[in-house]
Amino acid sequence: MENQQARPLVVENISKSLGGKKIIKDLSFSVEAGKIYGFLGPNGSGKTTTIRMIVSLIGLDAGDVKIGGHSIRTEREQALSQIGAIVENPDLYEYMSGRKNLIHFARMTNKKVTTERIDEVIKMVELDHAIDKKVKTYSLGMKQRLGIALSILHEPSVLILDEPTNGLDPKGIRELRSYLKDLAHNSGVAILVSSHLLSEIELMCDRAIVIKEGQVINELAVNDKEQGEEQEVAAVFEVNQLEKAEALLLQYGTVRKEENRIILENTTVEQVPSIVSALVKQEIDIYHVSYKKSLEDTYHLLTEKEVI
Ligand SMILES: Nc1ncnc2c1ncn2[C@@H]1O[C@H](COP(=O)(O)OP(=O)(O)OP(=O)(O)O)[C@@H](O)[C@H]1O
Repeated sequence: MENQQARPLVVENISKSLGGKKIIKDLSFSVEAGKIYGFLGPNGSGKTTTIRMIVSLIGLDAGDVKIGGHSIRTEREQALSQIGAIVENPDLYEYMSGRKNLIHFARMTNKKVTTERIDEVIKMVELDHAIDKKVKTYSLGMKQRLGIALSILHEPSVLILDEPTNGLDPKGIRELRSYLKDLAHNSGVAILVSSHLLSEIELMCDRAIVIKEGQVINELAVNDKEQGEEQEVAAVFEVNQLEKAEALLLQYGTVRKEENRIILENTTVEQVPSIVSALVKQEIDIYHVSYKKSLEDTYHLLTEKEVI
């Protein structure tokens, strides 16, 4: 069994009150190396507040955050040296070139950043062609990429991005997605990306942590096939004999009835053919079977309850 305490980012029972209201409530999760985690929740659920706590922009009322095993409370400097983040818009100097921005930030980090490393990150975010131009001439997507280059200069083991696709066009979003995947899957960086958009998380992430009102309500695999986990889905059956079908489906897991449909939660696509033949054996007519990804289902259940 993997020791979760050894993961590059471990958030342990953190809480925070702001303006007299408890915003984050005993929240815990951890992020594995080499994977992109989506931090998904409706507007106001506490994503930004959590991220601000992780990167030490605001203090913790309770709990701790460990980065590379170092506590943000008691070993702040070591902890922060292993983290890269874009929380608000990156502070770029518009009248300097991209390269000068990188050199400037390289001087400010505690780690020694070589000229080779600067060239390496420029290549990684594909800004070679524009790196000697002034930042004020950059598109938003290019600025975002420069922001990422700045945040990974010191080779952090954890990268945190708060709503990184805000304001990017579809091409910019696609590019960002591919840099982040490369960074996680080929360089082993643990990445946490917050978003209130389900579709974005599905396209970009290996796993998703879903939060609501300052608490984690679910964590699940999105595209994480490596661990041999089969993709979880909810299967939606449209049948003629609802009660009879419900009784049968209950043998396979949690069941929800919705008008003329029965939804079997947390099953896998692989399991459905045998369920269909069991239904047919009971002489139940099946009009339609469809799937919902568990993440979509979880998220819709959550947002249907009017927390957005
Ligand atoms: N300084 C503050 N004082 C009081 N309340 C605050 C403060 N900052 C945030 N909040 C409240 O905390 C809650 C969580 O806000 P937060 O920005 O963390 O949510 P979020 O999930 O990031 O949402 P969004 O997607 O809208 O950014 C909201 O209800 C917000 O109004």
